[in-house]
Formats: sequence, structure tokens, C-alpha cells
Amino acid sequence: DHLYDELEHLLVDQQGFNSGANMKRAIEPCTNYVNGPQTLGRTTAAQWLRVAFHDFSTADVAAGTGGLDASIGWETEREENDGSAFNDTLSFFAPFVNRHVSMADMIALGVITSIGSCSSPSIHVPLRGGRIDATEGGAFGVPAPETDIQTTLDQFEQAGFNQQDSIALTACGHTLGSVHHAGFPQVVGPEAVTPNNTGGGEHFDSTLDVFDILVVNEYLEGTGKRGGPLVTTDNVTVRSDLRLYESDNNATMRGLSDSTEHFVSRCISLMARMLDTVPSSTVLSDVISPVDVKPVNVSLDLMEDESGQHILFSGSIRVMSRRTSVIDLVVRISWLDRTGRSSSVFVTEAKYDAAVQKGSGMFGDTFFHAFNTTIDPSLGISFFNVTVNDPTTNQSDVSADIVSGYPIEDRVFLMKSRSTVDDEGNAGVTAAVFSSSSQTIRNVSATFSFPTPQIGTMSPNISTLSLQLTSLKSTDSGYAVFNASTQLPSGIPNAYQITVDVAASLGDEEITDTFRRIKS
Ligand code: HEM
Repeated sequence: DHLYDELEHLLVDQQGFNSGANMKRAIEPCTNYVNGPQTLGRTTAAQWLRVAFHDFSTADVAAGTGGLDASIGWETEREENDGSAFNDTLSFFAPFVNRHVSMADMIALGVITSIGSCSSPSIHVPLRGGRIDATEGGAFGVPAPETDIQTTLDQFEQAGFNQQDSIALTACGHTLGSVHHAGFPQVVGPEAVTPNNTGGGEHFDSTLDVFDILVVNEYLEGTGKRGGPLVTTDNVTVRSDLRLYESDNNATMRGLSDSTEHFVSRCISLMARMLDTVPSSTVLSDVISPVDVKPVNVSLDLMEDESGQHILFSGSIRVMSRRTSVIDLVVRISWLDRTGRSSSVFVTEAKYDAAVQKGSGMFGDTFFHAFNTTIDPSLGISFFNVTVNDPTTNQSDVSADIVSGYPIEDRVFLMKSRSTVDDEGNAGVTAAVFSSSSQTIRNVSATFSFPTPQIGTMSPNISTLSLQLTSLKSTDSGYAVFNASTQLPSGIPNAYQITVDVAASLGDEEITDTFRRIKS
């Protein structure tokens, strides 16, 4: 399941090896601002959370419209979406969007990454995937500092949140970040502007970079930031947090202050509900959990040299650090030939190189054990499995039955070593197709998926381009090589977003190798 795989990858592999565009760099430390100078007084982690709120809050759950659908990208000119957070965030997320990961899923992932990274112990809001991006702006109706309390509560109600939920969700949101003089001069006066805070950011609580209960306690006790500018500002009409918190005589705020555990669990469930508020036509995936032992970038390629042809079978096994003595682990890959008969099991070992193959993220460190081996093309491969042995405890995760492991398709696959995409968009794709003598090969094709800019939002559209591949040659081993070249738009900012599916019909069967990257 590519959606699950990709989102799990973005959730877990946030820094270091295999982190791709490296999402976490934007919010490390949590005071960081990734789109401009640090002296602006803006914080990216807080922006990511606010963007999700604005995207969500115009949902109409009874009508089944709005919610997390990235419609916010089309709505940044609206007065209710004041501030640079929206375009800052969408432009940072744009290079992560691909055929399976929508901008709306990135907005959800942004919230989860902010909260998970800016808390200790790390607070994990569950992630689901499958959100679909809107193709135009949606309804108006984000609460603003001027909005009267009844209208604010009505807007939340329409989005599925009652009074208690709305108070708690706002307190959970307003534990990170600031109100800025630059966007909200009616709330924060010019005195907040200093050479190190040119945007005039005034924090909601004394720890703008930590997702914690402090905003609640400071509000109730009148200490520190006393709940922040939307409580304390001299301009009574824009005290929206005060009006909201007091609307049930502070009962919800007092409830939240019970304990850190209570605050955290309330925030987790409300944030998850916010992120999972989607148009009724959207079907969300199950919760995506980190996978302990995960094969990544496992692929086949067909190589030729003087000694003839062989299949290159390569990839890595990612192991999470909650396992003991990771460095000493013995990681083996075993596989069966094309026939799937377990009488002939092949084995190779995957090696960990501490200098380069380590990554990290909010779930802990990851260790990539790489393997790279050859397979006789006449034998092929059908299933592989992974065993991880800890020699210090003699424990292992051996699964005796390889067929219960991972299927791998050796009849049609992209030949990555002979496929290219350059900065001008010149693309070439080569595929290997295996057929037994009785089968004819028909309709060998490739479909590229790539981002194209949209006017009106920073979020890209994913376009596709399909082409037929033509036969280059057949070989003794049973493999025929097909290729074609084409022109993609030039200047795609991140070639990693370009993916290709190859397909061929063998007899009555259509075989595919999907969601492959030509550039890593
Ligand atoms: C009545 C409801 C709300 C109102 C009127 C409101 C209003 C505001 C305003 C005026 C700002 C300042 C933005 C800036 O100067 O950049 C702000 C910041 C923020 N809001 Fe809210 N908000 C509400 C509810 C929420 C909720 C429910 C969440 C999240 C679940 C949230 C998350 C945030 C965050 C994280 C910031 C800090 C942004 C930054 O530092 O860049 N807000 N809010």
C-alpha cells in the first residue's frame, strides 16, 4: 500500500538517512522560522498548526463539505486568513506532495510533526491518510479576534465541535506560537516590535516552542503571559480567547488544568478529530503506525556486463531504535525463486554503516541495513523475507515461512539504472519484461506522475503522462528490454516527486511496477 508506506516514511524518517526533503529541519529547534530571517519573530512549528485550524474550521459536517482538504491554499487572500503562515507552510510542503500524498495529508502531518517534535516526552497525535485536495476555495467562516462569541461557537458547531471542545481545542492550539503586530495590529501594539522581533510576535504562553499545559495554567493563575494577547490585549473587542474561555465560566479551562496527562490526552483526541474532519466523499485510511522492521526502496534492476545478464536485488531494511543493541543486529534477507518453491532458499546479509545510514524522527532513531545482491535471471525471485537477530539476547524475529513475507514482482520492473530525468524535463524510461515462451508481451507502457503549479494556490496539482514503450531487444534469459523517452515540464523543483508506473500485459495478466522514483 503506497499511501501507507509513504506516510509512514514521512512520519518516521524525518532527519538524516532516507529523510528525503527532510521535513523536520523546518522546526528544529521549535523556535525556528524556515521561510525567512529568525529576527521576524515567526515560528514554523506554530504556523503549521494554525494552517490546519484555518483549513478545518470552515467545515460543515452536516453538509459533508470542507475540513482538511487544503482549500486554504485557494483562500489566502481572504481577510480571515491574515498572515504569512498559509503560503509559508504550503510552499514548504509543496515538494512533498506526490501521486499518493496530498497537500491535505501534508497539513495533517505538519500538525503531528509539530506537536510530536515540540513536546517532551513526545506527544503523538494519530495520523490517517487519504485526504483529497480541493480544486477551489471553500466556504468562509474562520473565527477572528473580532468575532462575537455566539458566532464563534456557531462556526465551531458547524465544524462538529461543541462549546467545551472549542475551548479546549483553542487552548491546545494556543500553547504554541504568537500573535503578531504585523498581521494583527489591533491585538498587539507596535511596542512588541524590536530588532530581534521585527514582526512583533507576542507569545501565548511563556514557552512558545513547547506544546504544554502552561497556556492553561498561566491563564487561570494570571502568571506569565496570562493566556496571551487574545486574553490580555487592551482592545476589548479582540479578546477572543478570553470570551471563549469565559463562556462556560472557565469550567473547561479548569478541567484542562487537572493534570498534564489530562491536558495531553484531551489535546490528542481533539487534534485528531480536527485533522480527520474531511469532506464526506473522502475515505481516510487506518491510523498509520511506525513499522519496527521495514524494507525500504527494495527494487530489482536488470544489469548487463561481459559476464552476461543478472538481476540486481537491492534495498535497505530500516530498524527502529526501540530494539536493543541495534548496531549488533544481524539482518538477513531470504528469498525464493520465481517458482516460489521453498526447496531453494537464497540468503544475503544487510549491513549497517554507522557513518551514514542513521536517521531520526519523533519516534526515535532508525538504522538502515543495506543489501545489494545478484540473482540469476533464469531463476528470478517471487517472495522475500527479513529476519532480524539480536546476538546478545539470541532473540530473533524469524518468520519461518517466506511466502508470508513480501511478494516481489520479477516479470515487469523499471530498470532504474537506465532511466533518467534531467532538469530540462527530458525523461527516459526503460523496463525489463520477462515472459515464458508461451506468453506474448503486449502493451508495455509507462505513466509518469509529476507536480505542476496551479494558479491560485501554492499547492501543486499532480499530472500524469502515459506512453508506450517499444522493444529494444530480447535476451536469452527470458527478459526483453523496452524503452521510450518523453518530455516532462522543465524546472520541476524536486525530481523526487516524479514517479513512474510501468505496466505490461503477459497473456491475460496485466503486471505492474508502480510508484517508482527515477531520482532518489
Ligand atoms: C476562536 C478561535 C480562534 C481565534 C479567534 C484565533 C486567532 C488567532 C490569531 C489572531 C492568531 C495570531 C496569528 C498571527 O499573528 O500570526 C492566532 C495564532 C495561532 N493560532 Fe489561533 N485562533 C483560534 C483558534 C485556534 C485553534 C483552534 C488552533 C489550533 C487547533 C489555533 C492555533 C493557532 C496557533 C498555533 C497560532 C500561532 C501561530 C504563529 O505563531 O504563527 N488557533 N490565532
